[in-house]
Amino acid sequence: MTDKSIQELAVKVGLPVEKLLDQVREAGLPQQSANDQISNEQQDRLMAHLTRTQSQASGNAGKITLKRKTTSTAKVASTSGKAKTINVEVRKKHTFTKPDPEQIKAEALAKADADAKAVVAQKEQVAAEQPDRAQAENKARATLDAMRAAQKKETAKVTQKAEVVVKRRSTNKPITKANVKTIETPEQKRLREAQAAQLKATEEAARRQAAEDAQQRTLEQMRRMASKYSSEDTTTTIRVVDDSPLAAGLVGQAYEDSFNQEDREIKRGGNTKDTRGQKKGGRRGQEEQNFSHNQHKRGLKTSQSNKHGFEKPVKKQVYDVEIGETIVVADLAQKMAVKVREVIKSLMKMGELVTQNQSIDQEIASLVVEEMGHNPILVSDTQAEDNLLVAAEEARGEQTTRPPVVTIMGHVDHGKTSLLDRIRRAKVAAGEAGGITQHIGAYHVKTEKGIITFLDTPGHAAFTAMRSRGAKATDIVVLVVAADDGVMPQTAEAIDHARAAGTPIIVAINKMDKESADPDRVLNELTAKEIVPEQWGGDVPVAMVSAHSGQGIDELLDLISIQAELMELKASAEGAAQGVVIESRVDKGRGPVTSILVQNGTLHVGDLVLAGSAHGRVRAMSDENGNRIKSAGPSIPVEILGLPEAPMAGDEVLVVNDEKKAREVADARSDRERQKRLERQSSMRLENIMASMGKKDVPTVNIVLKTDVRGTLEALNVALNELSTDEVKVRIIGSGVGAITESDVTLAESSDGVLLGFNVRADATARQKSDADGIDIRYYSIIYELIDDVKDAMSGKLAPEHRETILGVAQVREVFRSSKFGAAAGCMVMEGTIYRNKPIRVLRDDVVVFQGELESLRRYKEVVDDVRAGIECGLAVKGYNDIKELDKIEVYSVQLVKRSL
Ligand SMILES: Nc1nc2c(ncn2[C@@H]2O[C@H](COP(=O)(O)OP(=O)(O)OP(=O)(O)O)[C@@H](O)[C@H]2O)c(=O)[nH]1
Repeated sequence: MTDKSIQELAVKVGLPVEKLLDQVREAGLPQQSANDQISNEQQDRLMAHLTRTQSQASGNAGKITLKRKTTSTAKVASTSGKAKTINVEVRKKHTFTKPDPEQIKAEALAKADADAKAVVAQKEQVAAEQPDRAQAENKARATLDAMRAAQKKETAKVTQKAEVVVKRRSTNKPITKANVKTIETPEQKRLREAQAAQLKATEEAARRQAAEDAQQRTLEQMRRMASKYSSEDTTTTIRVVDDSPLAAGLVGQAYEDSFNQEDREIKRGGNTKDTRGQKKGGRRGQEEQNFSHNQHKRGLKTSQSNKHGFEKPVKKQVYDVEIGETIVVADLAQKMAVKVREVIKSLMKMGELVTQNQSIDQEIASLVVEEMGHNPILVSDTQAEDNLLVAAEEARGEQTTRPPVVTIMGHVDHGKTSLLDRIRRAKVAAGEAGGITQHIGAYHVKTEKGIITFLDTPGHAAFTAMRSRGAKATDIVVLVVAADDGVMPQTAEAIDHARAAGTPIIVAINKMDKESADPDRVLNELTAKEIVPEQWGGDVPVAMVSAHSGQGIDELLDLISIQAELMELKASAEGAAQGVVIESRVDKGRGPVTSILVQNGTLHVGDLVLAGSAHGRVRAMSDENGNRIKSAGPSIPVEILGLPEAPMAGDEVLVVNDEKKAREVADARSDRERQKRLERQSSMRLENIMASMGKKDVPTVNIVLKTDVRGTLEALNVALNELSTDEVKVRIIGSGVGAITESDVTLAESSDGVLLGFNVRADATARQKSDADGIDIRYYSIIYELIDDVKDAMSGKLAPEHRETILGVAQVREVFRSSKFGAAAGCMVMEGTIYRNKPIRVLRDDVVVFQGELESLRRYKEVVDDVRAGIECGLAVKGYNDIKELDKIEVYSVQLVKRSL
């Protein structure tokens, strides 16, 4: 800058000359007109003056602003009486103005002056207020003093009297002040106490009044705020801005520190100074505390609840961790007493991504255990049962030839059942049958060449299901092929299954009585499948049979016996029995009923049996003809009672001496089952994830399946699951043995599933629920019909079907033997109407035991066409004499209806 005229400077700073001249004058400079020169130094002074005045005007010069915000919540009653939560946000803004040395001096003088004035004013005010307050205080003090004086006087009086009493009574002893005891009469004591209490109460009341007044003022203030902000919203934010000026230097720092401390305490959940002060305020005080420090309180609670009542052990516990062949991650964590996520983390480090329900193998599990500082102990899952088997084997005597066990397989309708029936009828001697043939899943026949046992759950599905459980029950497969139909898809499947199991095949070309029979064509087709008949130079024996005429049956049995001889099947009838579960079911009256094929040793009534994960003593045992038996040797099928639950078909059966060992093995087996189930579930989930990744919503047919026996259930399970394709899935969401119950209906309903009953019926409540909820229950008695229906449902090609409608149900109350009709049943019609000319089924415990028609239907002596619900009737079933009390007779009709699942 150089010396300039005022005019030039005005142009330079962009101000009118007049305004600049004013500012020059204000800055105390001598220039008066536009042409006056202004020196460099004068320009600087002018500039300093302008800067000062401008910053003073804006009020921001040398200022430091501290801002803090605290939030708390308060519950207050709104005018409507409804509790409201108010967020109280207190914003504290403190401004520290950097002191200007010149100003400080001036301000200090001003402050001293102001302080002096304030002291004078205060004195004046106090003097002015003095009369009022002094008067009130004097009055209160006077009252209290008067009361105190009165009490003192009274006490003195009492003491005086007491002294007199003492003097009178002890005249011969000198009385000094020290040994004078204050003795007062009860009345005096009462009076004194009453006065003291009154005084105390008055003082207490005065104190309380003062405290309440203070609290009342604060609360009033808060209520005013609350009502000001109260609206229909339950949460309101109140901002209180505290703009009080803050002192400079150390005081500012101290304030800053107090903020930090407060923040820390809030985070920690500790009490602030204020809270402590208010805590003493009784109920009202509490209310206030809630208002301003609710958050702090909550924090405090949390911090207290987080405190443990015990201390972490200083020394780490080292566990011996038993690991089977596989172990579920969650179980492993439990054995080491650590959190599952710790184990999962360890596994992740090893590159294993698993969930808590997944199993890991022994090797990886032992690495994890070691890594976590414990001792892995490797055990075999089957150790206990291996020991039992070894012990049983050691106890066995010399091995002798045992009968072969045969399964009949083949395509649908090629005559498997007919053939089994034919053999049974031909070979079970009359009289031995005991009247009723029981379905126990197997039977044995005696031929000239020895005994042959047939598993009579036909079809490869049952065979596979059994094999999938590790059971090898079948020695020989008889492959039935209809002479008029040849090799069909299921014939080929049966060949594959037999081959996979390494079981020898004998071919029975059935329906040879038919004119259209073409055995050569069948043999040709079999050869194409590498089943080369013996007569063509191969190694597969072939019998030409007719289940209808009985032709070739003996020859077939001979071939079976020869094959068995070649196989040199051996077993020992001595020692503890070992075998396999053929099927099992739960009988309402008798409990779990299990069919067992004895494979080694001899099973006795009273033996302690371990079957799958169930164990119990054999209470009763019968053969396939319903005859009670006491023991059964190798290859003999029996039905036993006494197990607490129904095991699965294919489960291994072993007789054990020691109950404890039986329980051990049973537990180990159920653990294994659980593990497998978890694995299956997680793979299901995985499958679901994969499926939904690829495609959205793969259509799924959900099925709830109930069957009469476990064998069928397993067969159907396998068969239905195999139907799943990439486009349509079949999911069995629920399955079991026995009548369809209400919970089955609920399950089907909740998952949009269909309810399929195979040879079982819905009980009354299930029927009511399904009617009410519109859930379709479908009944079947032929496996392939059920499978075909599901297949059709999947492909959406549903042809019209013969749909059954149940017309009426009668319950047998009494059974009479009649020479004319055999067994006649006295019944009560429970539901609908019983018709004489419609097809019927006999149900025992809601399981179909016979299907046919009525021989007669009567009301008293009179023959009738129908009988309605609530009426008694007499009936006889054509060709069935085994009717029993409480059996149900179900009458149904068949209609052609369009299918939909
Ligand atoms: N002519 C004739 N018909 C037979 C013979 N064996 C069976 N059938 C008939 O063939 C049909 C099917 O017989 P089933 O014994 O039910 O056949 P299956 O293979 O057991 O059938 P599924 O149980 O449905 O697999 C029935 O109508 C029998 O009467 C036979 O040797 N000759």
